[in-house]
Amino acid sequence: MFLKKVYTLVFLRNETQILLGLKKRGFGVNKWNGFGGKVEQNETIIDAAIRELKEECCVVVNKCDLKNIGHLEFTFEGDSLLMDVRVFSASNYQGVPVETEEMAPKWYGYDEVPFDNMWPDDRIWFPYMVKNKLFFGKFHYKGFDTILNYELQELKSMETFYKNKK
Ligand SMILES: Nc1ncnc2c1[nH]c(=O)n2[C@H]1C[C@H](O)[C@@H](COP(=O)(O)OP(=O)(O)OP(=O)(O)O)O1
Repeated sequence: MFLKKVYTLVFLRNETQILLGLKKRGFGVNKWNGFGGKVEQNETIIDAAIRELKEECCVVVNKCDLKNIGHLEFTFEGDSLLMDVRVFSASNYQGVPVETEEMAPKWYGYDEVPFDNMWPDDRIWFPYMVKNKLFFGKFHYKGFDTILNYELQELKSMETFYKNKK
C-alpha cells in the first residue's frame, strides 16, 4: 500500500529552448528541473501548477495555456511514498523568469540540457517531451541516485490515460 502525494512539474518551452530552474533548497536541491511542487489541500492540480510556477520564478501562466504532457510516478525502496507528478508544458506566459529563494531559472537549448545535474530519470523521458510525445513513466529508486527499475510508454491521449487509470 502506497501513500500517494500529487505534485506538479511545469516546463516553459519554445521552439529552440526550455526553461529549467536550479533548485536552491529542499528536495532535489542543486538539481536542474522544471518548476513545481506539492498540490495543497482544496487546490486543483492546475491551480497548484500555476501557483508553483509563480512562486518559483515569478512567471504567470493562464490555465488554457498549460498543456498536460505527461505523468510520472516515483517510488523509493523501503518507503511507502508514491510521488504522483503531473507534467505540464507552456509556451505562452506573462513576465520574465527571475531568481527566487527557491529556484534560479536559466534557458537551455534542447541539445545542452544539463542531465548530469538533474534527476537520473529525466534523461529517460525528456526525449518524449522534446518530440512532443505524451508519456507515462514509473521509476523505482534506491535512494535518490539509483533507478532500480522503470517503465516508460508513449500515450495517445492524457484524457484516456486518466480515464482508464485505477
Ligand atoms: N525524479 C524526479 N524527476 C523529475 N522531477 C521530479 C523528480 N522528483 C521530484 O520531486 N520531481 C519534481 C516534482 C516537483 O515539481 C518537485 C518537488 O517538489 P517539492 O519542491 O518537494 O515541493 P514543494 O511543494 O515546492 O516543497 P516545499 O519546498 O515548499 O516544501 O520536483
